[in-house]
Amino acid sequence: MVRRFFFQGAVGECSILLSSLLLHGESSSSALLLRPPPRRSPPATTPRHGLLLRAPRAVHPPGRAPQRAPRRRVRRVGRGAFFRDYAERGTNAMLWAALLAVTWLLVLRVAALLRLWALGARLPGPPAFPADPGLAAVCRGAGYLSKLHGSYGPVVRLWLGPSQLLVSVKDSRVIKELLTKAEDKLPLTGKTYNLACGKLGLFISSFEKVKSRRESLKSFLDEKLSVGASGSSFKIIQIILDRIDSITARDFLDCRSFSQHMAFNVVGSALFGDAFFDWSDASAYEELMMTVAKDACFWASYAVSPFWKPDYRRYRTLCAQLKILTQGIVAKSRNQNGVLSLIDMSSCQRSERGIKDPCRGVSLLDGVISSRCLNEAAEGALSSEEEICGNIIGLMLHGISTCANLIGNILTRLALYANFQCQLHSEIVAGCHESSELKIDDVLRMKFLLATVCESARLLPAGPLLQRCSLQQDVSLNSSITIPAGAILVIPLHLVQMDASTWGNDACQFNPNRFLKKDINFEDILAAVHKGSNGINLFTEECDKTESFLPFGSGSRACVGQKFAVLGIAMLIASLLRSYELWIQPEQKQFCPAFNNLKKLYILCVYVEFDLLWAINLLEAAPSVELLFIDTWKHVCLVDQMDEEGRKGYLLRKNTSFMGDIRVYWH
Ligand code: HEM
Repeated sequence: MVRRFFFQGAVGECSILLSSLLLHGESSSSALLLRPPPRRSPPATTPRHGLLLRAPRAVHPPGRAPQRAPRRRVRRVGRGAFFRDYAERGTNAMLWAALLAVTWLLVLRVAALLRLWALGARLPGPPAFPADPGLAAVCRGAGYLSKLHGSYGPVVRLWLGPSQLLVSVKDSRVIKELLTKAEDKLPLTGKTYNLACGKLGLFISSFEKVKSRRESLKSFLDEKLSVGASGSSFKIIQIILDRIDSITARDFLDCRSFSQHMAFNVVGSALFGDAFFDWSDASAYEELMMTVAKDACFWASYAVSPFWKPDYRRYRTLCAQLKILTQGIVAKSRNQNGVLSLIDMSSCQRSERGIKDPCRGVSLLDGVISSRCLNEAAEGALSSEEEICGNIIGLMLHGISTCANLIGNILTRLALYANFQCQLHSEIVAGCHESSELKIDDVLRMKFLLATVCESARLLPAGPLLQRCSLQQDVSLNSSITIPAGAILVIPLHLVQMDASTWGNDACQFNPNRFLKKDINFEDILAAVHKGSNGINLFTEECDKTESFLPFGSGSRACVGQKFAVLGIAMLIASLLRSYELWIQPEQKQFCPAFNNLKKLYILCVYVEFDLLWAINLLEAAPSVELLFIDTWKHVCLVDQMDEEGRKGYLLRKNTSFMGDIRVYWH
């Protein structure tokens, strides 16, 4: 809004200046600038464009001999005039230069805008500038985009304003290409992360700036997995499971906070290594992190940071506290993990050696440091401590929210679908020996477990829209579609991952078996995992399905933590189901004879949902299930938990263009 306003204002201003320039020539246009007031003295005696070092001539009445001015005084007057003249000309020159620069920028913007309109008009979509639905409306519903796709085909454009073009793509063949070619993220994404994490080199808009860090982090994460397979990285799962009885002191397990806690511990221990296990500030850190994550997008959506608002200032204080705690654990991790204490910041080689040595208790933090060193080597630029801290907070925020979504969703589905829980339990029992510790290789053998993770991720992706943009260049697709630079590109994951034409008529139902049709074996999965894939792509038979399965994105900005997340979460679920059965409510009948010796874990279901209508349908379909709705997506914030009558519920607050709040209460 502010941008639009600025643009119009500036165009108006510029056109006045330009027209005065063109119509009246130099003298009248310079009147707009700092021209000295006309002098009263006769023009002949006061040189307008006189020699710079000449003193002004004295004026004398006709007939009288000119009196000589004292020499010293003439010199002073001459110097003053010279400097005044010089200052005026200098200022004018600067103003002219500024005017030309601003005009040039505006001309470029106008040209870009015209181009956007021209190229946007070629794409199918509703008439330009209808009643603006607002980005929130688009994000809220698969429903809105679904209607548009129904009417205009797999690629639809939608004007969100005169300078904001949204292009939604639903066709799986175009999606892959688009995700490879459009390499940047929306500026709002970068702003949100910057606000919550400070300066960082991951998750920001420009691909160029995140490229090298992504690569080094990915290779570290992949390596980490094989290191962690036998030891430290997943030790945390056992520690948490040992604590479950105290967590479930009440008669049910709040699935949402449980999932969040699990995700926090899995990602935290991977990032900080052993130092994380006995960190006394861990629970304060978790709480602070969730508070900061919740409102980041809301505050970032302001065009100008509202520093005059006390709430905003309070939010900034929380961010600062988060940073201090992060610095604390980073320092602890460096001291305790040993590897990092060996790192001499100027010696990249040494750190690389440390990280490649699987015997040491390395942490993800080493990877972040390592990427810093790689960058130093590659670009000569030094990433600051501040950036390392920002990257770590960013990874924690992203990793926790996404992993918590997926864990919560898997637990809920398994509690709801007793038959699948039973099938999974049998596979887990057959796949690991009674006493032995669970290994990554054991988990890779459990096809139904991996299929369950896939199916849950298919039905509930981390956000409703995969978003991209290309900041500098147009995106030309093979299907002769050209999407102009700067357009907001979205892939509505709901529509793609639940498309009946790809996934069958039961596309909206939970059925892990759909990922098991292909006859894959353990060796295939292992080979794929060692090559860097997460192995889950092997589960889909047809190409169409592989390309319509995008919970971790795809292409140049795809999630680098996908293999880590899939295998970590699979490991966690396997460990949990070895000892517990998941129940939705105490009255439920026992349904699986194999469960005889297991402890019961009553869980309060969570659907992390963003599309309210879809969620309400779910409520109607399964009225006995208690649902609560949270949303980690950028346009919805969870802000409240109790209404005036004391009913438990959640307030979904939409930012900017959303009209009002929606309250959803538990049954
Ligand atoms: C279930 C868990 C996770 C899900 C569903 C998930 C999902 C995603 C998605 C959808 C993207 C954007 C992809 C795109 O635009 O094509 C992404 C990016 C990313 N994810 Fe994840 N993620 C998960 C866990 C993790 C973890 C545990 C880490 C690391 C510790 C991680 C690190 C990243 C990074 C570094 C990026 C790329 C950011 C960029 O290029 O700017 N993710 N993730």
